[in-house]
Amino acid sequence: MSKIAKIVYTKTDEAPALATRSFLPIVKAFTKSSNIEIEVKDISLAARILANFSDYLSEEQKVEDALEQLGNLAKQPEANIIKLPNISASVPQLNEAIKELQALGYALPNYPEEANTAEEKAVLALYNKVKGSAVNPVLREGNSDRRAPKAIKNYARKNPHSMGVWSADSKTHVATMAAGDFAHNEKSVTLSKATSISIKHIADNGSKTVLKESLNLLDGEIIDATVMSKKALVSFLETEISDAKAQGVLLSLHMKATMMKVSDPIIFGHAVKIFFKDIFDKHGKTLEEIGVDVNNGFGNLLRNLEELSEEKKAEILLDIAEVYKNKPAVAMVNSDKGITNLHVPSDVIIDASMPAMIRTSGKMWNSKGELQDTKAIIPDSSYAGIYSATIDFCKKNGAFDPTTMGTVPNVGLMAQKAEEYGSHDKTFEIASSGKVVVEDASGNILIEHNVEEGDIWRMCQTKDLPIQDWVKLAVTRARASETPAVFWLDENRAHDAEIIKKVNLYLKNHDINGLDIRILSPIKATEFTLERLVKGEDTISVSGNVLRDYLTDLFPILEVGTSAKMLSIVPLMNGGGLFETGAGGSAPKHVQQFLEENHLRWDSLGEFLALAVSLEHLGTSNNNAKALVLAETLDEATDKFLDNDKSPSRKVGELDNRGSHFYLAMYWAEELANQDKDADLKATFTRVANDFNANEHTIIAELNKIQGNEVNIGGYYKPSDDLADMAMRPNTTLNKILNSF
Ligand SMILES: NC(=O)C1=CN([C@@H]2O[C@H](COP(=O)(O)OP(=O)(O)OC[C@H]3O[C@@H](n4cnc5c(N)ncnc54)[C@H](OP(=O)(O)O)[C@@H]3O)[C@@H](O)[C@H]2O)C=CC1
Ligand SMILES: O=C(O)CCC(=O)C(=O)O
Ligand SMILES: [Mg+2]
Repeated sequence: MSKIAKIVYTKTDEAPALATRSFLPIVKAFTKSSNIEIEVKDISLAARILANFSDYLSEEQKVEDALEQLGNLAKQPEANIIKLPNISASVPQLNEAIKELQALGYALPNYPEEANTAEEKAVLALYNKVKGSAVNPVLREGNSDRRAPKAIKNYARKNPHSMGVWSADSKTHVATMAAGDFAHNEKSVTLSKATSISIKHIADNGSKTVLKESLNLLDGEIIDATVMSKKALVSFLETEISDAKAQGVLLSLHMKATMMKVSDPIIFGHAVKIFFKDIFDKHGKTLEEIGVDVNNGFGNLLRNLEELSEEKKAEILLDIAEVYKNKPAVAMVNSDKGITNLHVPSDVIIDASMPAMIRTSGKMWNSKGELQDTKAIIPDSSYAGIYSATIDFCKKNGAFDPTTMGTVPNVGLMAQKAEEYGSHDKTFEIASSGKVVVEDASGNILIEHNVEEGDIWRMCQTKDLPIQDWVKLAVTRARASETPAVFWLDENRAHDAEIIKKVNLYLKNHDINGLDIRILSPIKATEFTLERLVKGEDTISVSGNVLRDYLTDLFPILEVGTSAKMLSIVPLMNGGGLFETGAGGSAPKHVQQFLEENHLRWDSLGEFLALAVSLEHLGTSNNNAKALVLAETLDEATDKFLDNDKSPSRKVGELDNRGSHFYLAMYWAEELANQDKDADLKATFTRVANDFNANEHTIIAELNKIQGNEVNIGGYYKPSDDLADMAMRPNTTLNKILNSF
């Protein structure tokens, strides 16, 4: 008998966390008799805040730092972690969560919009640990392998999702900078020995400020640094805003303010300030007095207006209405509520927002709730070209056809905070004109940039071992699936040029005989991949971290409708496994629908796939034959689930997440009853399968009948466990069967 081994299951936020409340009891029941322990670790936004603010809490209120524990576990060979999507909080989301926790009696300090005193600075530093992409970079001690399994592709071919048509005269286009941006100012070096560096700002008058010191770098590590010129950015945004008006297209801005949590909010803020320039020109002083910070979106300005007298507020609102009249129409997030693309930085996140737009004929919603062509502003040109190339391709060839198109798996470099994921602690808004230098321990200048006031300077790191691992993973994937693999690297970009040298070097460590492996610039790689894709041919994209993020939403959304259906494996560099559920996020809209009508349309397919590979990993690494049987049968159950189309419906009164979990459980039990590899499992699950079958119609009818009314779970970021569990496990017959194992 194998010894007990553990799968760590993460508790996160929003829709996936609700779904877990229904699915986890099934998982626990099914694995109980097989020497598998399921441990839950709470890494939700609320738990992360509480873990970091222990000093402010009473003994009973304190929680463990689950994220830190999991970060350590990810470096151990026994790690087996199932990671659900979590909120990467923007400041507005963080503020909401703090408010909710304060109302529950947690004496947390407010998020300091401006930190002047030592105490405010300490509080801000703690909140910065929680803000934005704070979870994934900690857990991702490996590179990523994301793909659509065959069953998922076949399902999409048989049941294609809706796909908006494209016409050659669509006015939709991408606007990106031609000079002065991160892409054009990049410099990069590979270190020939380990060192410790400092980053210094030297003002024109000679005064020096240390921006960062004692940053230890490893031998062979690549660093790159670059700067976004504020002047160039402002002039670019002004031109594009006027042009949107002239062309009569919607204005939209696509950023990743959550992952690039220092640079992108600043850029977002510039866009808001330029769009509402008249307001800032006329009311700048008042807005400053009431603490407006539009780096957190235009919504921040609107909220702060509440501080003013009714009269002043009305005056400013009138002026805002005037701006909307004169400026181009802005793409809407919610036209009923008047929420635009410029309101909250986390409402439109580029990895999901650009593919969603491309899937919808290149259109976004206008204020009348109609679809309209749009200008997609993506200021930095490093990766914007992949979207313009895709849009050009659709204009020329029409929309993609999910019934015939190929697939694009991704092998992504992300281990040990590779590339931009680790850059926020090395990103600075420049105080005055001068230069920024990166200096090594012996005082040599490694990189130097001239800068001006308001420029955004940033440096990022990529360690050598993760690159070696990434190249190996790419070759392994290419060999296993006999598919051409393209490294999306631009020899004309400083950072990529350094990576290319290593790729060529490390490819020599592998047998690549007979494999088609190429290195193409992102735009060429897009064109090459799309040409093949329409012919039904598959191409592996091997990319750096940001492109990994973009491509693992772009292709899944076009191919199978959502990235939530992807198999997403992170083979950890020390031997463990991290199994992410899809590439999709937490889908706040799904929670809203759930609260309003007790119907959760979240699809847990990614979780089924992740659980199967996690069980398989546990089976092989612990010699646990039962776990292997559970893994195999779960995959078969998932196939059956797809064949019978048991994913949640979008409509109230029909099968939702809970009913869909019931079917997965029933099929899993049937597969376990039908196998002959393990007699104990067969005996147990024959009985269970009979129970499920006998009660199928009652359970599903009951689960559908309870829908249609509001539901209260006692909180958004920290729901009441009792209420949320009751809402997600409402069926006594099903609960009784699960308890009977
Ligand atoms: N790995 C992670 O931890 C990630 C976390 N996030 C976080 O998620 C939040 C929202 O981000 P956003 O960019 O809007 O992206 P989401 O992926 O959450 O949502 C985009 C849309 O995709 C569809 N979708 C996504 N997942 C599912 C699913 N399992 N079942 C059915 N449909 C799905 C939904 O479409 P529809 O509404 O049409 O049903 C949804 O509105 C943010 O807080 C972000 O930080 C985002 C990406 C990854
Ligand atoms: O880490 C994050 O904030 C988002 C992650 C994400 O979008 C992805 O990995 O695809
Ligand atoms: Mg993503």
